Amino acid sequence: DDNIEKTEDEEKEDRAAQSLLNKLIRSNLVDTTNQVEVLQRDPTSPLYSVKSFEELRLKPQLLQGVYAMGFNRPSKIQENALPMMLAEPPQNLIAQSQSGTGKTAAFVLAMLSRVEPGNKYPQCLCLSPTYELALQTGKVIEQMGKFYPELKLAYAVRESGRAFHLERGQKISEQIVIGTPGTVLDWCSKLKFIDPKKIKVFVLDEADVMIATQGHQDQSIRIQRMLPRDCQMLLFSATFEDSVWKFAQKVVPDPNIIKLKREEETLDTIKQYYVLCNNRDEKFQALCNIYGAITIAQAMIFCHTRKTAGWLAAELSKEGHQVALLSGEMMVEQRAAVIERFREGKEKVLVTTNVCARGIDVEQVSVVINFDLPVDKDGNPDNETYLHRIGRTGRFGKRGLAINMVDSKHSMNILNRIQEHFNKKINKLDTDDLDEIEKITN
Ligand SMILES: Nc1ncnc2c1ncn2[C@@H]1O[C@H](COP(=O)(O)OP(=O)(O)OP(=O)(O)O)[C@@H](O)[C@H]1O
Repeated sequence: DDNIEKTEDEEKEDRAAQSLLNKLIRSNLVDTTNQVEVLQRDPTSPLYSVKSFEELRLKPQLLQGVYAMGFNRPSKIQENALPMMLAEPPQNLIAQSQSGTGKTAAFVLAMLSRVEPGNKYPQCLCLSPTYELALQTGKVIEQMGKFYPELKLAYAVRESGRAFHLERGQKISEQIVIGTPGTVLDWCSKLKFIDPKKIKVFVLDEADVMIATQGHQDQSIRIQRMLPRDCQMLLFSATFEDSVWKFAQKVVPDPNIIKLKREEETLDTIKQYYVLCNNRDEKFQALCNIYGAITIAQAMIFCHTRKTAGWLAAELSKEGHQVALLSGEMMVEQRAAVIERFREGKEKVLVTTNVCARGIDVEQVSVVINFDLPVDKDGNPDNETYLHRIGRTGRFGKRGLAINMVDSKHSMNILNRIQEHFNKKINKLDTDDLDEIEKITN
């Protein structure tokens, strides 16, 4: 299917899938150089930050759990967020920082420090946008809470089947419940498996992904209204557009606010070229010429459609390349596995469509090839995607090479607009001239 137009629902699914993909791929913290911004509910109260987990005076079995996960010190956002989340009396928090900065670990720690495992009823409630995301968070709770033998976790998700074993009104005994808004709402109201008045910590994770789904916003608010006044409310989001902010303020009263800006990407350390071709076959030939002239450790090649990506991957394989293909019809777990193999260097070329690779960071890739230029659904240049694909965080300073394939007046026009947007010249490359290709790596 060459149709890249997506329905709104697919877009939303995409967001949850992207988020899950990031979690599956990520094995450690994202480094950031930016400063955390803190806005305290009470600006006169002292601002605490911690440089070690000991300073937090956690219960011994929780500290043990933290160290068992291999954490040595709090991440940047955790330095500020943890003292706030653990303060007495409990304070509410809205926190925003990009994926991989330690948000999940932070709120799991907050839940575990407040839960009383001896009390056999739900005390912490965590909302996630999808079943798969809920499971990922559940895993973190299980790991960090592994030294609490009595602690049990319940998944309030349609798929769990848990509900079938219970009569309406019968209460569950698990101390932590994690689930999707619709099911959690049923458990709190219609089915009454949970007494919402006994909840001490309420977490709303991935708020930006959450509100993209119709109904989740209202359901979350309805759940929040059932909670006691002194319940601690915590909301997390990777991005902070207006809609997220409005929602956050509705569900989290009197919040402290913590923000950590994304690491900026820059084109300054990238050499950009374009190659003029007449059609797809010429683009492929140009690509072969480039491979023939220079040694490319690992490259990512972006195509507009699944069909082109599939075709290109097959052609490259015929030429003897080890190719990985990332495609939209693959399950998230499969995609994660493909990316993982590529990161380990098992394949040298990764061919992918725009949609699949959005938000993926593969740092070691030195060459990015836009087999098709990135355009949005109206056919205009997608500058943001262009930057994200080939841009580097200035700090890593690794030099990169980007090659754009242009095959019509129209795509030349797109390229010109991208140049203008970034005010950076993209040089022409003649791929029939081997000497010239070699020069680009100097
Ligand atoms: N203090 C820490 N020290 C070392 N590793 C940590 C620390 N906190 C979290 N991590 C690890 O870093 C990775 C990212 O953390 P976490 O999942 O909490 O981030 P996140 O901001 O919630 O991102 P995402 O939304 O993608 O899950 C995880 O592998 C986690 O185990």
